[in-house]
Amino acid sequence: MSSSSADRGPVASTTTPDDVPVVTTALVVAVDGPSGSGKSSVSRAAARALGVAFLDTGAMYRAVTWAALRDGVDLDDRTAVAAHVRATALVVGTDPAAPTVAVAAADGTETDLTEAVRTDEVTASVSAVASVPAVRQDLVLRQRALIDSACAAPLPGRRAGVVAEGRDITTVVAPDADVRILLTADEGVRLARRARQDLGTADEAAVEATRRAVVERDRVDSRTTAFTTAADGVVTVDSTHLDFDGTVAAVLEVVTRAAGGGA
Ligand SMILES: Nc1ncnc2c1ncn2[C@@H]1O[C@H](COP(=O)(O)OP(=O)(O)OP(=O)(O)O)[C@@H](O)[C@H]1O
Ligand SMILES: Nc1ccn([C@H]2C[C@H](O)[C@@H](COP(=O)(O)O)O2)c(=O)n1
Repeated sequence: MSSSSADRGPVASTTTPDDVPVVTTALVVAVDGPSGSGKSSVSRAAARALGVAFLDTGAMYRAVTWAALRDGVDLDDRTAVAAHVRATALVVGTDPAAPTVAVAAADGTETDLTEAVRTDEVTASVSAVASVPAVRQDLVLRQRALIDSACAAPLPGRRAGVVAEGRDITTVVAPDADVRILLTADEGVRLARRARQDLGTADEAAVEATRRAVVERDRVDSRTTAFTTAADGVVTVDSTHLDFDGTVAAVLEVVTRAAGGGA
């Protein structure tokens, strides 16, 4: 793959009074983890703190799923799904202040899906699409291109680099990333966080209603991607007993250590 740390040269860092690492060359941080572990929100906050791009790869799987549902593709027909995904043009915005995902029509018209990809309908179908090997090959290539682009041509006012998160970033998309993190949290904690986010409460009924969206989806997704145990060289950050800010700080600390050559 082209987005290796060797291609981008060494990463140097110093530490600010806020303990936010200052990166002086391109930095790729890969984050994986199960549903509700905080990958998206924590990675996004870390990207903002580092001044680099943010890539939500789950949003890409969700967007191609949205398009397949819109066009009535039979999700049991893996050949049809792969062909449809191949023909779907995605436009991914990697500014951590406002990450976006859209599909573009042949005439260039874009349909913004940033909110639409979060619906229950898409969530219920995305694992079927993400389990198709040809779909994965396709999206992995697009994700690597986005990572390369964030390193080569950073957004105005930003540093070269990206925090990319998903299920196979540390192992498949960017195994040569400068920093590789598995973000975990106990199942009960993840369920409660997701229930609070989706239903506004973490009482027993809300947690139970959330179980399928979190536990069942992970069970299906783990047939195609390995995101529950850290691969060699991947640092585990367990947020079970950390609040949000504490988890972001823990991730930034791993970046500081790795960028200093100690991870
Ligand atoms: N350490 C933490 N303490 C408390 N809340 C947290 C923590 N980390 C994340 N959260 C909250 O948990 C919820 C789920 O986080 P997030 O959506 O980032 O998870 P995710 O791993 O990306 O999930 P999915 O893969 O299902 O999209 C959010 O409301 C987020 O603000
Ligand atoms: N690198 C990735 C990212 C995501 N997926 C799949 C698995 C999830 O069910 C789905 C949506 O991800 P989320 O937005 O919940 O993080 O996409 C994957 O297979 N590989």
